[in-house]
Amino acid sequence: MDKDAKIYIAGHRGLVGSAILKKLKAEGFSNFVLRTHAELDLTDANAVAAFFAEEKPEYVFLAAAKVGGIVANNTYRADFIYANLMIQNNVVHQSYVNNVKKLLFLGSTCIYPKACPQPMKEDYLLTDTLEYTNEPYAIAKIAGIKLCESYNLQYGTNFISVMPTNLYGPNDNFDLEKSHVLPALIRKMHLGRALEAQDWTTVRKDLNERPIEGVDGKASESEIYSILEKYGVKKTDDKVSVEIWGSGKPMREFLWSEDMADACIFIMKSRNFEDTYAPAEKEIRNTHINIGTGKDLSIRELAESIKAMVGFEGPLKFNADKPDGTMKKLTDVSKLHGLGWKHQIDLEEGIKKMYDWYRSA
Ligand SMILES: NC(=O)C1=CN([C@@H]2O[C@H](COP(=O)(O)OP(=O)(O)OC[C@H]3O[C@@H](n4cnc5c(N)ncnc54)[C@H](OP(=O)(O)O)[C@@H]3O)[C@@H](O)[C@H]2O)C=CC1
Ligand SMILES: C[C@H]1O[C@H](OP(=O)(O)OP(=O)(O)OC[C@H]2O[C@@H](n3cnc4c(=O)[nH]c(N)nc43)[C@H](O)[C@@H]2O)[C@@H](O)[C@@H](O)C1=O
Repeated sequence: MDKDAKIYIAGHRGLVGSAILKKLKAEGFSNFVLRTHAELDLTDANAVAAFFAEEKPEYVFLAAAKVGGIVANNTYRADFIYANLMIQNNVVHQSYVNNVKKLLFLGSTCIYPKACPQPMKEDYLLTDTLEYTNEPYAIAKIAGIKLCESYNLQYGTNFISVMPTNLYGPNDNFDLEKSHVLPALIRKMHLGRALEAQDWTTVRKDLNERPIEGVDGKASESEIYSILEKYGVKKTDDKVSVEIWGSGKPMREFLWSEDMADACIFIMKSRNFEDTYAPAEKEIRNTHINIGTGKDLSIRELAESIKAMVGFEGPLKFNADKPDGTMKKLTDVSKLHGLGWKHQIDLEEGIKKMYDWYRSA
């Protein structure tokens, strides 16, 4: 990728897209094509065709998607399958039509079976049934892998699929219904600590930046107590508790979003489809690459670490009415390490960076 290469980052304001843009700029790339969701709806086939025909990007990072945590995936099932299929169909097809030199498609490790052998190798794709809470999203992502692979094999394109583990970092989603676990717990513990200390300045600032169901920092104390209780930060007598969804037993792996961006750029610059394609002795020919750290911990351990980092002192309440999802999904990262990339930021450092970013944003 030359420094003046024309690069389209789809989803450049999201968690991963913003980290890719920041890192490419820092490396001296400057010829970007960028569109917000409002400027270009990637589910609109005609609009995407017109955009590609006009802009003719050389490289495409496909980091735009309908994304959310376990409850969002389970609730908005139709939106997750429809939007993700449409976005990737439009962007991948137009990348082929307009001779894009290389495209990187971002999937997710939820493509693997619910009871997958651990750690999960790329070859375990399509070997068993999926976790139901995110099945529609996972099926869209599997279709994305096979879309890229099929265009490569039939038309000789150079489209690479990467499957990241759970990600977190600057510009994450902190919506307490729709977000992933790590940003949700940072926010809940931050609010819990502020309520413990009766620090209303911090509580009101948080709600002004990210109102919940229209409740912002100008609301009365009783309105604030009631909305926070609904989202799992509850004051009873002199104690504040924070709710953790599920049993706390599921194991999860987390990767800092800027490491994810680094992996994406590394692969875009130095690897081609052939490097990822092992004509298999087996029935399934897998061409995607897992991106992760290869280390996991339980949700209870994660909650305890965040609690210590934030300085929240109240009890954690586990809510069994919320889903656990997959019990374990640890990536096998030997293919990625073999290609020459390894993560830099471990979880403890990442949680600290995340909380620093959250407080300063
Ligand atoms: N976050 C995570 O833990 C994980 C993410 N991934 C994958 O990584 C990729 C990036 O995710 P992440 O950065 O977290 O997601 P974000 O939700 O942070 O960002 C997604 C971006 O896509 C844009 N977008 C969504 N729908 C459309 C649309 N119809 N037209 C145009 N733009 C659209 C969003 O714009 P707007 O906000 O304006 O709608 C946003 O900028 C996705 O493919 C995701 O599936 C995989 C595993 C884990
Ligand atoms: C990235 C990945 O993200 C999703 O899968 P997930 O890993 O299950 O995602 P999650 O981060 O929402 O939850 C992880 C675990 O944590 C528990 N948990 C506790 N307390 C909270 C909580 O407050 N919020 C959330 N969201 N989860 C909580 C929660 O119950 C679950 O056991 C899919 O979208 C999937 O498609 C996908 O790709």
